[in-house]
Amino acid sequence: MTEKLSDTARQTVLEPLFSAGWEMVEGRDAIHKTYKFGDFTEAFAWMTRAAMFAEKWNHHPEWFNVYNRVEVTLSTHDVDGLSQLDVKLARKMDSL
Ligand SMILES: C[C@H](O)[C@H](O)[C@H]1CNC2=NC(N)=NC(=O)C2=N1
Repeated sequence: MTEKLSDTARQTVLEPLFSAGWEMVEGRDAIHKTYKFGDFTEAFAWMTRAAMFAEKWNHHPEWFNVYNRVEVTLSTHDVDGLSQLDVKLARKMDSL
């Protein structure tokens, strides 16, 4: 499952994520999104839920939190780029 996303896969799976606020990171095969919550408690509760899936799937986000804001970057370090695991985690994060 962990292989770099093909060009054709990118065309189908990335577009919905871009529509949902994800964007490519400049100079890197990775995606980024900023989440805003009501306050720190909400932000951290969301991070806790996301962390459970990250751990279950052994696929971990690069993220940064200040108060109600969470900056998330997803990439698959093992393949040095985007894989289906990043898509899966991005979709899950959006649904939590
Ligand atoms: C050893 C361990 O299974 C690997 O380092 C896992 C852990 N979490 C990971 N997370 C991410 N985002 N990319 C990886 O390649 C990755 N690999």
